[in-house]
Amino acid sequence: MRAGTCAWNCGRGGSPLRYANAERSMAALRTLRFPSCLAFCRKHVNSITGRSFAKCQARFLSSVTERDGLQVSHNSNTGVVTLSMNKPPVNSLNLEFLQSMHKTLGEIQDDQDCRAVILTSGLTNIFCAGLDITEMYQPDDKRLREFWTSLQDMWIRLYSFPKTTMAAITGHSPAGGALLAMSCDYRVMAENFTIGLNETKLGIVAPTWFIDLYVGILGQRLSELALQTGKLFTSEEALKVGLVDQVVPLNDVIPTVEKELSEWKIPALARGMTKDVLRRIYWRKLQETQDVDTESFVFLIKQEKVQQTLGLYLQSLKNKKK
Ligand SMILES: CCCCC/C=C\C/C=C\CC/C=C/CC(=O)SCCNC(=O)CCNC(=O)[C@H](O)C(C)(C)COP(=O)(O)OP(=O)(O)OC[C@H]1O[C@@H](n2cnc3c(N)ncnc32)[C@H](O)[C@@H]1OP(=O)(O)O
Repeated sequence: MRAGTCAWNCGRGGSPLRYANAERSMAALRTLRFPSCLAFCRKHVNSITGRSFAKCQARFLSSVTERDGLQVSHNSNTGVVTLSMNKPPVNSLNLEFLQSMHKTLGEIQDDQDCRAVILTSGLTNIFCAGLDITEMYQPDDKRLREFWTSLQDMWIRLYSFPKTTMAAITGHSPAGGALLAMSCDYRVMAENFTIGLNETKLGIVAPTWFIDLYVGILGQRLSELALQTGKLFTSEEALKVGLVDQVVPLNDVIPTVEKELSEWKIPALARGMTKDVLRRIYWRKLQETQDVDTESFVFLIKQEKVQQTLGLYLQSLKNKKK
């Protein structure tokens, strides 16, 4: 686009496609979602440079909704949806949050204007603390099953997601948090945090489908070592073993993911089908054995020894503050 021209008011500055998008977005904005922004841009856009126009345009084109611990922000200029986990204190995955993620991912999948998703966190220092341990400690039988089924369903949806998914890992990411990150197509992590499958430290076992992803990324030998010892990798170690694709300073995580996405100019059908060929064996394997998997989970969690260890682990988290 030529510097200083205005696609919003007259359309002369951009291509027909850009103009059509602009018109559509203007129509959305007229529903008064961003009235002050609209007024600002109308007033200034003819006199500003191309660069500040782009910033102005980004303000125009973003829509943000917040629901059930998730913030969904849609940039209709780039077609990128940022899905931000916002469930204090640590984005732990409880039943309701898993259901909310499953539902929201479904809506994003159906959104024709979305081509890619950035999965990130709205909390300081935490990407996701993994499964909510209180769901597994002294559980109610019915809720425990529903909890596990919801995790399975959410994971199948995320892992088989046809659009590009990138994780912006802006904090610690143990166990179920690492699963979320590993299920994305690309991972950018902030410096000085940790990620990995630490289940054995809690006296539990990482499910086969978590392990399958780990082995696919780390290889058999490293997975054996890391899983048995419940190792959490520092960001820098995670980069070395390929668990993440880039490590950058915290403030650069989102811009780095956005840049990477802008460089993935791959025909959507070819990319999506390739991803499907590579991944379907894993999610279908779980889909076909969901009931057995749930029974194994319930069996393990209800062991007295497991309950004791989970109780001690929860207590150790709480004691940290004392
Ligand atoms: C052979 C048969 C095979 C069968 C196999 C079949 C099935 C497999 C069976 C079981 C598998 C189950 C899989 C589980 C995967 C998981 O995800 S388990 C969860 C692992 N997560 C963790 O270990 C993270 C623990 N948390 C932390 O390390 C830290 O909290 C943190 C994330 C690094 C953050 O630290 P920070 O200092 O900022 O915060 P605090 O520690 O003070 O925490 C604040 C607050 O939050 C509570 N909390 C933290 N994590 C969790 C959690 N995961 N769930 C619930 N609650 C959590 C913490 O207790 C504090 O609470 P408060 O004191 O009340 O404020």
